[in-house]
Amino acid sequence: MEATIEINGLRKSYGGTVAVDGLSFTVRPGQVTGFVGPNGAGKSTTIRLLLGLDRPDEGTALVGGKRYQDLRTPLCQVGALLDASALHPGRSARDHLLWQAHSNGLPGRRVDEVLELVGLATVAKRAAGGFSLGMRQRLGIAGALLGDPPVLIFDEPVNGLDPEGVIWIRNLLRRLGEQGRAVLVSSHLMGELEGSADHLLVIGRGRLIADTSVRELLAKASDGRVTLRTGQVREAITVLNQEGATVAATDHDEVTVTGLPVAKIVSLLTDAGVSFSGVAERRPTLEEAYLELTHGSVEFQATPAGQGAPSW
Ligand SMILES: Nc1ncnc2c1ncn2[C@@H]1O[C@H](COP(=O)(O)OP(=O)(O)OP(=O)(O)O)[C@@H](O)[C@H]1O
Repeated sequence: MEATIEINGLRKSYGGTVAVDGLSFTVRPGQVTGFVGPNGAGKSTTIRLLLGLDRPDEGTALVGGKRYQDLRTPLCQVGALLDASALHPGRSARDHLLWQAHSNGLPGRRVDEVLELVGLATVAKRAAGGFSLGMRQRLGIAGALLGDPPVLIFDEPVNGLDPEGVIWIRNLLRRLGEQGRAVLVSSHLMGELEGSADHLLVIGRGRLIADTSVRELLAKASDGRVTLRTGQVREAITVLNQEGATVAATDHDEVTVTGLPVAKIVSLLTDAGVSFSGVAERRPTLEEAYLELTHGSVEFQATPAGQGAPSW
């Protein structure tokens, strides 16, 4: 099966609320695609429509060229983590997965494989109701991986996890992308996707705001800016200004320089006898890069009534 997700002209309203407003995008195989937007932007609705849990008013949401409802063995074609708490509390982790495996015609040994894969093998016989949030997330992910599907969808997988859990998920997502799968991962926090997403789809108020590779976004935002650490801020500004650079003080011993490459800055300061302890091309965080991209965008700044400000 083709490992893609294709959303075309998707629209869904609930009463007077437009949750998804004419959304179109493609999620490609071999990479992790972040699906980002503030609370209420329409991410979960899009995912529910994709998984056939709700019907679109207009448009299509296809996995591998088919509607979810038309997939013959859905678990083997698309795995999803939606709500990690949706499990029978008295049932063991292994039984929880066995039930899913059997209902999809998958062998019991696959359950042991995925339990091993997510690091739950040693607690497989414990009741899932006593699991921490992190363990429940792992169990949910094990369920998504059961059918070894080429397409994976994770809705807010990092929500509420401790730093160790966040790193674990980040590495797992990267590995799944490297294996050639199409991985769609939603988050309302841009920073959560740092280090895992290769591509970004940004939505606000049910509409697509940006569809960009992370590399392009970071390269654009970096813009050749250089961070310079020096105990002689004033002298450094004078020297660099004379060469046409724009210099802005960002701390008592730090400035950001635009318009000159690192090597030129080093030679100018050295010639002028200005001491410095560090000079490096500035690497923006994903969050900074995104804020730059959307700066001044009315669509981004406007938040749905009662939703508060976007969380990044
Ligand atoms: N079943 C529903 N009934 C009524 N309104 C709904 C329903 N599902 C979603 N909505 C509304 O649609 C909009 C989009 O919600 P959705 O949950 O898709 O956003 P989200 O981007 O996933 O947000 P979050 O980050 O908070 O999960 C919101 O205004 C929400 O209140």
